[in-house]
Amino acid sequence: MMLSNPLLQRLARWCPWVLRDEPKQPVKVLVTGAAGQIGYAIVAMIARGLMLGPDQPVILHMLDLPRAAEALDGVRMELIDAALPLLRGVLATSDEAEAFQGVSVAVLIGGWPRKEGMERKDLIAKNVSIYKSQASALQQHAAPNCKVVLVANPANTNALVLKEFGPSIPAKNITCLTRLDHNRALGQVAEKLNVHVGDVKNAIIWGNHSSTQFPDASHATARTDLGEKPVKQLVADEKWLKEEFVSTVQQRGAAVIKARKQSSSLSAASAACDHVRDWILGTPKGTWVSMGVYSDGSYGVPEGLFYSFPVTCEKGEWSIVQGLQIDDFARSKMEASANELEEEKSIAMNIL
Ligand SMILES: NC(=O)c1ccc[n+]([C@@H]2O[C@H](COP(=O)([O-])OP(=O)(O)OC[C@H]3O[C@@H](n4cnc5c(N)ncnc54)[C@H](O)[C@@H]3O)[C@@H](O)[C@H]2O)c1
Ligand SMILES: O=C(O)C[C@H](O)C(=O)O
Repeated sequence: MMLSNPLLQRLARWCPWVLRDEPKQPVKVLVTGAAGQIGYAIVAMIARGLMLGPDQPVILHMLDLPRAAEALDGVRMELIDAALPLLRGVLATSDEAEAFQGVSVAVLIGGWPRKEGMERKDLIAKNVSIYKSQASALQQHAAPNCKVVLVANPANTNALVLKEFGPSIPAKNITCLTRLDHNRALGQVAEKLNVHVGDVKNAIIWGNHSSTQFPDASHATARTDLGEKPVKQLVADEKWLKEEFVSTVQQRGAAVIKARKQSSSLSAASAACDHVRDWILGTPKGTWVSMGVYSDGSYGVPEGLFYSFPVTCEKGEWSIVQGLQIDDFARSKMEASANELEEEKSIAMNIL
């Protein structure tokens, strides 16, 4: 830990325990669309340490449109009323420059959600222009190494727009959320095997956060009374793994919309916290997670797409897990999702 105060530095040489006592500096976290459903769920999670850790103070920057300013102010009031010890400041604004100023983490949720019967790519026309404008705000005002997670749909293509229109933002700092799909995959396997979800790991979401994503349990494992075993072996039902499991995870967002009449929010907020926490604090040893990241061509995925891969994270950097066996079934699903992303890219670039 770096001690900023010279007196403390000298004292620490003789009394190392003072190191434990210097409080961490607050981190500025931006949440856009903060007056919306996911925004409302996530700000309290962040301010309770679920994103950056239980000892990391935060200053929340909340952005929403001017027409949501009153609702946003209500969220600000509630955060104050919740008397959250880690929360060192709250800014509620509809000014992009002010919202992005000095932030080290940006959770970009602002945009329109889909309604029943729509695909996420139907939101391209409504949402991509938001990210063209926010790319400049991010470049000009955020902290230089700001880590960004795109939640608003179509998440992968919005991330690509941010990259294209924010050329000085390092590609490694832009990601999109497929952790919700990853968590859904773990949940489905846990239900099937009747084990706790915490005992299942290393599912993979390949591709787009859309119905062409490929949820893949072929490398996943689960802990049982007999030790850790491949999920494939424990499920012992290839048809379920290739059909029902895949389509349930692919269609889970739509199923939630059908049931709630609005899209997922608490699970999305929780997944965004998981995503940033693992990115910054690291993935547990032997565990990978799924993140939408800028493709470097791994597994034959075209370079320059934001594509969901299995990744491990250490010291604030993600790396794509290499060397996994890909069979013909997986290859064709992975290609279909990459093709859809190419198509979304060209629609988005035509609009912009
Ligand atoms: N990637 C995922 O896993 C995932 C999961 C759930 C939802 N989503 C997406 O997240 C987005 C938000 O969902 P929600 O349920 O919170 O929607 P919501 O409609 O409840 O909230 C969205 C908020 O964004 C605000 N907004 C719109 N344009 C903005 C802009 N330019 N700047 C700042 N704020 C802006 C709106 O005023 C609104 O308050 C949607 O696009 C949804 O499809 C993604
Ligand atoms: O499905 C949606 O449109 C919302 C979100 O992307 C989800 O996966 O729940």
